[in-house]
Amino acid sequence: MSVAPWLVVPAAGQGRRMGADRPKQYLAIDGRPVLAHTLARLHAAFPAARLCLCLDPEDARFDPAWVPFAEWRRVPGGAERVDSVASALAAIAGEAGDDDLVLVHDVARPCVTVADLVRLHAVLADDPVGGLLAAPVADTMKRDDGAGRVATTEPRAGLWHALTPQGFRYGLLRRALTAAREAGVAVTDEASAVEALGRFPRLVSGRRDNLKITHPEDLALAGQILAAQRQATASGEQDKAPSGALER
Ligand SMILES: Nc1ccn([C@@H]2O[C@H](COP(=O)(O)OP(=O)(O)OP(=O)(O)O)[C@@H](O)[C@H]2O)c(=O)n1
Ligand SMILES: C[C@](O)(CO)[C@H](O)COP(=O)(O)O
Repeated sequence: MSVAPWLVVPAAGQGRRMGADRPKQYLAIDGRPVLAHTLARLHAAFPAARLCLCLDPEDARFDPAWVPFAEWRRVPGGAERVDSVASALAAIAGEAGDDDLVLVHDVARPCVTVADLVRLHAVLADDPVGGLLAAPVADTMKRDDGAGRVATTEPRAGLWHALTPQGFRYGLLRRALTAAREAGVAVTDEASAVEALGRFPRLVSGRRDNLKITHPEDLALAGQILAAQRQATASGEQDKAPSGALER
């Protein structure tokens, strides 16, 4: 029987690129905030997980009724995503064992499927380093010259989009984030902090519709993805494996 993981959900961002009147985790899809959709997906996959929800200490919009987990805590988010995740790890020090698996998932990714969550957890259960959901890059990649023209076309073979969840053993992840923060290195995900320690996270192929809501057009897109996933579930197709792994 597999052990339920710790879940860390960074939800303390301000959504500046979205430019809405509130942080994007409080924008509604089908009448429910993004935050509630994301937590519902995580709960469906890991009903017994212990959740750390990172929120801006001044956040007055949050409603605990949106949290479906029996065991959860609110932790203060920090200035950057990495600071919010570090705050969650500090909050469970003494409770989490060094070898406990911690899955970190952006609140802004409500479309992650239960099948991808469960598969990631199963793959990481006996992985000594940890890893992340990721999707192979499907477009031709251009590098700009800084003046609006193409400088080069970059080879895309071997390039992946880093998604979440990203899952690592508590002790390793805490050491990695502490080292990155002390060195003043800007890390945008957990994997890059672990990579900086000389370890190689496992890439676990995930569905490309695990969209991070970032820009204004993403909200409607996420709504359409959720609707399509509901329809697929109703017709028994929801658990299709990601198609991207064979595309490169
Ligand atoms: N100080 C921060 C910054 C981000 N996040 C979280 O990290 C995830 C990914 O970050 P991003 O998409 O960049 O969200 P925002 O920081 O809200 O967006 P923006 O960068 O456009 O302001 C989001 O779930 C966000 O809430 C966080 O917990 N604490
Ligand atoms: C963690 C992440 O979602 C992986 O793609 C991403 O790095 C966070 O996004 P940000 O825009 O850099 O905060």
